Amino acid sequence: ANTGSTGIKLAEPHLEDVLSSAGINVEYTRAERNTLYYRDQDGQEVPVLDLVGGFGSLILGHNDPEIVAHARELLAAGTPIHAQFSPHPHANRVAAELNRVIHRETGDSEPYFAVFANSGAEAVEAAVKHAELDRGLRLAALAEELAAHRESAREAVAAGATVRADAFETAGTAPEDGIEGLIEAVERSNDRRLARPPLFLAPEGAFHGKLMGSVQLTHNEAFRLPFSALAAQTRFIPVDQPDALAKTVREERAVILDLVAEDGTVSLTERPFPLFCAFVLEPIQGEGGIKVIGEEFAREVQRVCREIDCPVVVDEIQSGMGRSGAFLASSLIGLRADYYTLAKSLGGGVAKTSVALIRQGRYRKEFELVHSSTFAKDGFSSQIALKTLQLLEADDGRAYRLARERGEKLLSVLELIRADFPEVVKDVRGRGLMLGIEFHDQAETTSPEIRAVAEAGFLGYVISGHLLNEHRIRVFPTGSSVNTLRMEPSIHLDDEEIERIRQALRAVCRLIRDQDGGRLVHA
Ligand SMILES: Cc1ncc(COP(=O)(O)O)c(C/N=C/c2cc(O)cc(-c3ccccn3)n2)c1O
Repeated sequence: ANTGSTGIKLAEPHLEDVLSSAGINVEYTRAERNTLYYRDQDGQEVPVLDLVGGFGSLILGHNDPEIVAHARELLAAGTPIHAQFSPHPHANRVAAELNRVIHRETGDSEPYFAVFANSGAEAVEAAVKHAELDRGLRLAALAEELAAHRESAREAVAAGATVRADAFETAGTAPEDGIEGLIEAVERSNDRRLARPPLFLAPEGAFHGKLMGSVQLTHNEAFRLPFSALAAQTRFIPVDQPDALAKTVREERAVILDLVAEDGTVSLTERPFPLFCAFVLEPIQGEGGIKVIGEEFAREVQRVCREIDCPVVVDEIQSGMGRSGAFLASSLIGLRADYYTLAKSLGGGVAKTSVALIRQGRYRKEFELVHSSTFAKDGFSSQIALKTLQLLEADDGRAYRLARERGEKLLSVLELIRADFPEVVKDVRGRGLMLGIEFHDQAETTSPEIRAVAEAGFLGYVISGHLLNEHRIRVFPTGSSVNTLRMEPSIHLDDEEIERIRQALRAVCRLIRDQDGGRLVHA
C-alpha cells in the first residue's frame, strides 16, 4: 500500500477515496492482452476484461509477449539506454518508420522531423514550443522588412516624396511632426502590437494534456482555468458551426503598420501578422467524449489556417497508432498536419515515449539547440517503439484491419443496445477501437439513488463500478463527458469478450430502464 511509516496514504490519497466510493478502486496484480487480474480475499486470481486499455496506450494489449520478449533481450544485452549527446540510431529508425507510414497513408512525401519526448502532454508542449519559435522567427523577419520600408520612406521623403495626410492620422501623429515623428509613432504602435501574446485555436471539447502550456489547450474548465495565468490562451471553436473559425479569426485579426514609399508618395498600410501560434486538434476527441471530427470541419480548419499562415497540429496521441483502423485517424478524413503528436501506444504498453513530428517546410533546426529532455529518445523506449511499429505494420497492416473489423463489430453491438434501450442509451460514437457509449442523464428518474448520482455527475462512474463488480468489466467515463463510457480495447478483442460486453451492458440498461437504483448503485 502507498503508506509511509505513519500509515498515512501519501500518493494522491483523495483520488483513491473517490475511486473507492465508486467501487472501482481495485488493485491489479497481473495483466495480459485485454485482461487485468486481481486477487480476491482468498488469494484467487480474478480476471477483469479491461476496456480502459491504458486510456489508449494498449493497442497491442497488456504485456504483449513479443514486446516483453524484446524488452528482456534489450536489457539482457546491456543495450545503452541513456547515452545522450551521441548518435541515436534507434530514434532515427523510429522517425524513419513513422515517415514511411505517414507517407504511405497520406500520399505526401514531405519529410517530418522528429522531436522525442516522454509523455503525450510533453510532445504537445514540444510541438507548440516549436510553433512559437517559428512564429517568433517569422515575426522577426516581418519586423526587419518593415524597418527597411521605414528607412526607404525616410530616404524617399528626403528626396522630395510626400506623405499622405491619412498616414499621420492612422499613426496617431500630426503632419507637423514630419517623417521622423511618423516613423517614431509607427514604431511605437508596432511594438505594442507585436507584444500581444500569441493565441491558440482548438475545437471545443479539446484535450491535449495537463502541463502548463498544454492544459490551456484542454477545454475542460476544471483542468484549465486554475492555471490560465501561466500560459498563452486558446480560443475554442464550436465544431458544429462551420463559420465559427473564420469569425473568431476575424475578431482577433492582428495587423501591423507598414510605411511604404512608392512613386513619390509615402503611405501607411496595414499588414496581417501571425498572432495565432497553432491550431491544435484531435481527429477523434477522446477526453471530450469520443467525438469524431468531420471532414467539413477538417477542411475549414485547413482553409482558414492556410489563409492566416497558422500551423495545424494534429494530436494523434489517443487516436493514432492504428486505433482508428488506420495508423493516423486524420488520414481517414483527409486532414493534413504541419505537426503530428504521438504517444501512448507508441511505447507498446511497456515503455514511455512520445514524439512531435514537424513537417520539413515548418522545421526550425534552431529548436534542437534549445529543447531537450533527459529521457527523450532513450535507447530502450526507442527500440520498443520500433518493435511496436513493426508489429503494427506486419502482414501488410493486419493490425489496422483488425482494429477496423473488431471496432465495427463492437460498435454494431453497441448500436443494437441503443436501439433496444433508447430511453437509456443516448448515443454510441467512435471509429475503430476508440468507441464511446453515452447514457441519457437520469436526473429525472423516479429512482432516488439513480437521481442522486446523476445529479452529482457520477452516473458514469456508478455504471463503471457496477460493470466492474457485477460483470468484471473495467471501463471509465471520459473526463469531460461524464455519461459517456469510453471503450479502447486492444486489437485482440475476441467474440467472447464482445459477447460479455453485450450481456453486461444489456443488464445495466435493464436496471436503469427499470429504475432499479438499489441494484445499480449498491451492488
Ligand atoms: C489527445 C491527447 N493528447 C494529449 C494527451 C496527454 O498525454 P499524457 O497523459 O501522456 O500527458 C492525451 C492523454 N490522454 C489522457 C487521458 C485520456 C482519457 O481519455 C482519460 C484520461 C484519464 C486519466 C486519468 C483519469 C481519468 N481519465 N486521460 C490525449 O488523449
